[in-house]
Amino acid sequence: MHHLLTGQPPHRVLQDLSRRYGPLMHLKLGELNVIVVSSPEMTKAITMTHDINFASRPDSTAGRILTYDNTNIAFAPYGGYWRQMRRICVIELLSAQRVKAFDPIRAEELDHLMMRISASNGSAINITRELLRFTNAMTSKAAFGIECKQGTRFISTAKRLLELVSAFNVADFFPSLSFMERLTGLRSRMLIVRAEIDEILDELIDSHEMKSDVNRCSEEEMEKEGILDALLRVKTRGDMELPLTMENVKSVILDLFLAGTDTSATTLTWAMVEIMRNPMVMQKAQEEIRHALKNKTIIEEEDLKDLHYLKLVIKETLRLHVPVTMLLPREAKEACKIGEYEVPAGTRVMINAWAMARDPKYWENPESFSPERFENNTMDFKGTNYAFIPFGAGRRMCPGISFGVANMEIALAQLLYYFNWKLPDGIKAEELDMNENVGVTASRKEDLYLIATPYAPLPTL
Ligand code: HEM
Repeated sequence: MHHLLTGQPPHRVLQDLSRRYGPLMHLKLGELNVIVVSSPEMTKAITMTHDINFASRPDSTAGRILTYDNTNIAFAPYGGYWRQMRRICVIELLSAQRVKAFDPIRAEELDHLMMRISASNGSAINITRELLRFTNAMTSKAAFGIECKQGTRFISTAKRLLELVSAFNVADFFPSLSFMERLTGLRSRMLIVRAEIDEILDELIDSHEMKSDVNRCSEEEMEKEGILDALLRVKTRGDMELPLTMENVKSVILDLFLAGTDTSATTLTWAMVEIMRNPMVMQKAQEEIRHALKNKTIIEEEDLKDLHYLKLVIKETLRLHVPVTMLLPREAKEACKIGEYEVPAGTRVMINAWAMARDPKYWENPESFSPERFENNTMDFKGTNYAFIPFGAGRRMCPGISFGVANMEIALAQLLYYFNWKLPDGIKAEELDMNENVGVTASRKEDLYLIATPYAPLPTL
């Protein structure tokens, strides 16, 4: 436990330990038995061969207090409730059709981002903050619809909530000592934030009338309908095996928000950091985009299909900077054998996706940023190449891949199309800080400041 309390990011500490103790390590953390998985073979055994046995999530203080007693999708234990909510999420909330229906929202929020960058007029702009502002606004509009007034308040409270979910909570290691939760003070802070979120979500729900037919939603309606409307429609329809409560609705909204914003903004920031450190990558990506777009003023989603290299840049960023470094924890339902080891029921599983994506056994020059490594290579992040699983693998794999990737690709394309980029005076690319924060998402420790010079005219709003 003392290794994990040094303030170093856990994925780095556990990578070091796994180099000494192997790809399946047993840690005794307080009262908990934890195994740390650091090889594709062991990951495959957990997320494919024994996937059902490891499909549950462990209980935690954060899950209980902040996600309405683990009734969201990400923290819900494996079972009928999780299956139902995940099905709603995949079919009703994040389907390809709905992700497409978000195109106009995405376009509008990107216009705002580009305008803000343009208004910086040659002075350094905090690109980390701007990218987070974009993914926050985008997800908030996708969640609540375009005319939501409480969005800003929700975003700032959800940010505080995410910090608490990410906090390293020693009390979770001693589940039988309930007083530990109070001693650490985290519990009372969680209760305060949860009450605030509850109030905002109640207001939001009250202001959402049922706009559409409960049984059907046309494409046009879908464009205006947010995820909250869709969830309320499913709830009103009342045809679910387990009827949805208002708390379930709130919990899922919160879930999508927490899962979707930081991860995408973090990846985009790391992509810009790597692009600044690798001028050849910047040149190649910009040439591709500017050639494909041929002086267009508006970049549409359709244009992305020809941007092969840009997609490799995103892929390589997700490899070198796996945003959710240890995926989300799983728990063994029954005792089973992984490799030559007996894993007892109730064991927690942490998969070090970050370490595998940098392991020289599977990657040439793993520490270097080289989108070319994916050229003529069919390896992707859909959960079957176990050394490269930024979205996880198996039943609990991320259901938001299409939404996340769509947001990141078009945002990066626009940043590189409309602007030329340089670092503020006195900052050298090779000296950029490459350390990440400790938390659920490995965001860059320092904010990235860049200077943008317009290259192509922005569309007039
Ligand atoms: C760069 C973007 C993203 C990355 C890297 C990412 C990564 C992940 C990872 C690693 C997991 C855990 C998988 C596992 O345990 O095997 C996860 C779960 C999840 N993600 Fe994402 N995610 C991203 C974007 C999104 C978006 C945009 C949404 C929705 C708006 C979303 C919704 C979820 C949900 C609901 C879960 C829980 C799934 C479950 O437990 O069944 N994610 N994500």
